[in-house]
Amino acid sequence: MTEAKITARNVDVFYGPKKAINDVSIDIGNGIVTAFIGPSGCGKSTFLRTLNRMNDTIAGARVDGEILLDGEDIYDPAMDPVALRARVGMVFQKPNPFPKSIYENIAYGPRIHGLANAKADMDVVVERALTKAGLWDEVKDRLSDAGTALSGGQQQRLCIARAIAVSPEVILMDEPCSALDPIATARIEELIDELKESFAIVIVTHSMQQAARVSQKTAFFHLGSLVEYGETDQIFTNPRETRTKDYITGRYG
Ligand SMILES: Nc1ncnc2c1ncn2[C@@H]1O[C@H](COP(=O)(O)OP(=O)(O)OP(=O)(O)O)[C@@H](O)[C@H]1O
Repeated sequence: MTEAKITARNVDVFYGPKKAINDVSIDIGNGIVTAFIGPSGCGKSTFLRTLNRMNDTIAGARVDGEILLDGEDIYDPAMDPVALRARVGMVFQKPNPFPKSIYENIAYGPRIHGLANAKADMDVVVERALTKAGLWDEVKDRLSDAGTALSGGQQQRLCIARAIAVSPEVILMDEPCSALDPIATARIEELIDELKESFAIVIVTHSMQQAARVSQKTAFFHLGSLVEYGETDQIFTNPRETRTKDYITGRYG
């Protein structure tokens, strides 16, 4: 079975005086996909952002409790948030390539983290990341074109390649398919399935079908609390909590 890659204990998140996450504890496994589901505003994205300290960038946001990555406290003052975000990468709802070439979109991270310096080494890193993201064949002859010139689905795969290029351990995905059509979505879902061999993946999704298709574990959030967490099959076929059952059967959402 899988071991915990991330352990969160008694996590609260506040925006100013407002509590958005209430006492969440969860173990997130390695080598699997974990889905966060729940109605709009229940705190899925807020909790996801605690896992690589993206909330640090939001004025007035405060995180209490403990989050460990391989046993190491990510909120320890000695932890460098930039180095942390290389270990725990993120892919956002809307594809957001840098206004640079396809090549530079990938090379930027490895360069600033000193992972590749010589051009030949960087070429290898770029090819490997694009291949892993299932994009190499489509872009290998146009690496100097702008990243923004790609289709939406290709842009999202570029953003996944960019996250992969710095060799992260965890990839956080915040509704990565919500701006994509069904074909591009299917490509990303296949990719997520392949990537889980190499990374711990956490995905926030509004689509219960997507959670059921791509994840092995599912966490159901409601009003800032983690209501139920378990094997995806169990959550969708035999939920223990009434609130989970009501949500997955479409009674509210
Ligand atoms: N930057 C912010 N400042 C203040 N409040 C915020 C901020 N971001 C989120 N919130 C509030 O925190 C709560 C949780 O929001 P969050 O976006 O995490 O929920 P969500 O489950 O991801 O929602 P959705 O599915 O609609 O994206 C909401 O009440 C929201 O209004």
